[in-house]
Amino acid sequence: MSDHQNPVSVPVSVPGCPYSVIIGRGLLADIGTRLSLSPHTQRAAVVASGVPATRYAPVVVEALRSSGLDAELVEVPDGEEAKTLATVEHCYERFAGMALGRDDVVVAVGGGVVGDMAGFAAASWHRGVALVQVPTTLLAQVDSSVGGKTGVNLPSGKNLVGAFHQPKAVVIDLDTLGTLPERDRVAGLGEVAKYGFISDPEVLRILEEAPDDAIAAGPGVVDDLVVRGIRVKAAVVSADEKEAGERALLNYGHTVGHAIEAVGGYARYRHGEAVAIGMVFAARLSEALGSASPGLADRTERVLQGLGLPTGGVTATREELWQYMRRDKKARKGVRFVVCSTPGNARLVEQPPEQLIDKLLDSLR
Ligand SMILES: NC(=O)c1ccc[n+]([C@@H]2O[C@H](COP(=O)([O-])OP(=O)(O)OC[C@H]3O[C@@H](n4cnc5c(N)ncnc54)[C@H](O)[C@@H]3O)[C@@H](O)[C@H]2O)c1
Ligand SMILES: O=C(O)C(=O)C[C@@H](O)[C@H](O)[C@H](O)COP(=O)(O)O
Ligand SMILES: [Zn+2]
Repeated sequence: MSDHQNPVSVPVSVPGCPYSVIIGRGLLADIGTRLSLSPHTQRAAVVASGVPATRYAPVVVEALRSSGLDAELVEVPDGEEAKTLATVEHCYERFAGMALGRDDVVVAVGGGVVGDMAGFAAASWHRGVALVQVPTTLLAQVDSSVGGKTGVNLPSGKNLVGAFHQPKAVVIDLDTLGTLPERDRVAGLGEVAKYGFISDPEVLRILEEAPDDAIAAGPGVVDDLVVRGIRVKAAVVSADEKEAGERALLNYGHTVGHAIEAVGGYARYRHGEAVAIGMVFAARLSEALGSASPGLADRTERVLQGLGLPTGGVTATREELWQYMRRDKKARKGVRFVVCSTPGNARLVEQPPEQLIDKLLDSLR
C-alpha cells in the first residue's frame, strides 16, 4: 500500500488547525522534510521512553538536526504508571534547560502514553507550543496520535487532567511495529476492533478472517487496518473536535475500560486490553437495553478472543468500578454509556438502570 516514496496522507480537517496524517514505511530518516514547521522554529524537544528512546528517537533527532533544528532527546520513564504530572514536570525542566520557546516544537516518539503526556506538556509549556506525533505502537498509530486529546492520569481516575491540543503533523512509520512486543500489538487491536463496532464493520471482517496476520503486524493487513482506523478517527474528530456529540462514540468500551485500568493502579492491564473487556460489557448492555439484536455480545467475545484479548476475569468489585465510572468525563446527571446496535452503528445512552449495570459488571468476573 505505502512506502517512503508513496506514503498515504489522511487529512484531519479540524477547524482552524487542519493537519495531515502521513502513513508509510521508512519515514523517520528524513522526517524533517515532511513537517511544515514555522520558519521561526529553532529547537525541537524529542520526547521518548523505553525502546523508542534508544531505537527511534535518536533517528528523529538526527533527521531534525539535518534539517537545521537544534534537536535534543528528552527521555522520560516508561509505561502507563509514568503517565503522570510528575513526568510532565520533568519535561518542563528539560524544556527550560534547552530554552524551548514559543516558536519551537515538541516531538512525541512512542506509544499512547508518551503521546498523551508529551502532548500535554506541549499544550501547557509557554501556554502551548507546536506538537508533532510520531507514534510507534499500533494503538498510537491507529488512535491516540490523532485528534488532539492530551493528558495524564491521576490516582483518582484516567486522563482526568488534560487539554485538547492538535498536532501540527502525525508521521506514522509502520516499520516501527517490527520491534513492538506481541502483548502491545494485541492490545492495539482492541482499539482497531472498536472502529469495527462504531463505524467500519469491514474492520471486524478482516479481524475475523485474518487474526494471525493482524497480530503479526507485518506489512499487509496491518497497513490496511491502520489506514481504515485513521480514516474513521480523522472523520470523527474533524466533525466534533471537542466531543460535544459524535466524538463520544470513540469512547465505546471506555467507561468500564478506564475504571478497570484505574482499579489496577494502571499496572495490571494495557489500555487496549481494558477497552476489550469494556466492549464486552458495552455489547451486553446494548443487548440488555434492546438496542442491539441478540448475537452482538457473542460476536464481540469471539472476535476479541480470536485476537488473544481478555473478555473477562475482572477481579475488581463493582463498588470499586463504580467509584471510577462516576468520574467518567462523559457523565452528565449520571454515567452515560456508548452502545452499539449493529457493527458500524453506535450511540450514547443516558443513565441505564444501576441494577442492570451491577448485574453486567458481575458478569465480567
Ligand atoms: N489521546 C487519545 O486519543 C488516546 C487514544 C487511545 C489511547 N490513549 C492512551 O494511550 C495509552 C496507551 O498507549 P499504548 O498502548 O501505546 O501504550 P504505551 O505507550 O505504554 O506503549 C506500550 C509499551 O510499548 C513500548 N513501545 C512503544 N513503541 C515501541 C516499539 N516500536 N517497539 C518496542 N516497544 C515499543 C513502550 O515503550 C511501552 O513500554 C493509554 O494511556 C491511553 O489512555 C489515548
Ligand atoms: O479520541 C477520542 O475521543 C477517544 O475517546 C479515543 C479513546 O480511544 C482514548 O482512549 C481517549 O483517550 C479516551 O478519552 P477520555 O476523554 O475518555 O479520557
Ligand atoms: Zn482508548
